[in-house]
Amino acid sequence: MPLIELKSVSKIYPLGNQQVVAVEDLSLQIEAGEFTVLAGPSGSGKTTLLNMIGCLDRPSNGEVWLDAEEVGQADSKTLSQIRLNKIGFIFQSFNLVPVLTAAENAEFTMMLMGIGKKQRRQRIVDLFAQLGLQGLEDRKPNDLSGGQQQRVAIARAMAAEPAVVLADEPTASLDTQTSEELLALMKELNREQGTTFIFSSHDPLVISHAQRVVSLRDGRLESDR
Ligand SMILES: Nc1ncnc2c1ncn2[C@@H]1O[C@H](COP(=O)(O)OP(=O)(O)OP(=O)(O)O)[C@@H](O)[C@H]1O
Repeated sequence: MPLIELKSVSKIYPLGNQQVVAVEDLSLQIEAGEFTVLAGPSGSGKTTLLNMIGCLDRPSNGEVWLDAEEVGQADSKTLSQIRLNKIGFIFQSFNLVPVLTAAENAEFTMMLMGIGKKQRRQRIVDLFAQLGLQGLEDRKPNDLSGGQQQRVAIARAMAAEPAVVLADEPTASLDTQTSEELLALMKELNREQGTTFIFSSHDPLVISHAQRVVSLRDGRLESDR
């Protein structure tokens, strides 16, 4: 059974007295361990799709299966539990908490999950070493570069060993070299820890790193290779 399966999923947003079809009758399967990019022009439905996979939004029609559970019609409380326990998020604008240190930011999800301090610290030591963040544990986000902030965000997303990490345009705020380094790191984590990654991007650099490219156009699947 795939880790993620969308069955004939549509998402329709009301807009005034009209309706915007953001995703239309889309079916997709993603296996555990994949490194997949959702590509497509602006407005093609990438964010909408990621939000449904990430249990941030529900489909208007169809089914969303995550880890053998149908999550498309789950209530808000159930969805927030699934997000906490199964999904790591990486955002374009990093979204770190400015008053917390790098290590505290990275530990945040594990704290919410009730993982003990000793175990949290060990996980952060390991992840910071792997992400080249040693020595930056006590820095606040404002005292880190964009690339360093995004690496802290990767540590936060991966710390609790989620089933899948979702990243909406993760390199859009970074220069080419930093983006390249970050993608190489994520690929390494994907290889070594088996974490499933799904990105959205229209950046050819990001797309070139993907094992699988799912292209969307007007809310529909255009190609899958
Ligand atoms: N909350 C909303 N209300 C109304 N329409 C929306 C809403 N969110 C998205 N849309 C519309 O749905 C379509 C798909 O948007 P979406 O943000 O998923 O595309 P995208 O591929 O992620 O684009 P971008 O690369 O610009 O982020 C667009 O036409 C958008 O205007």
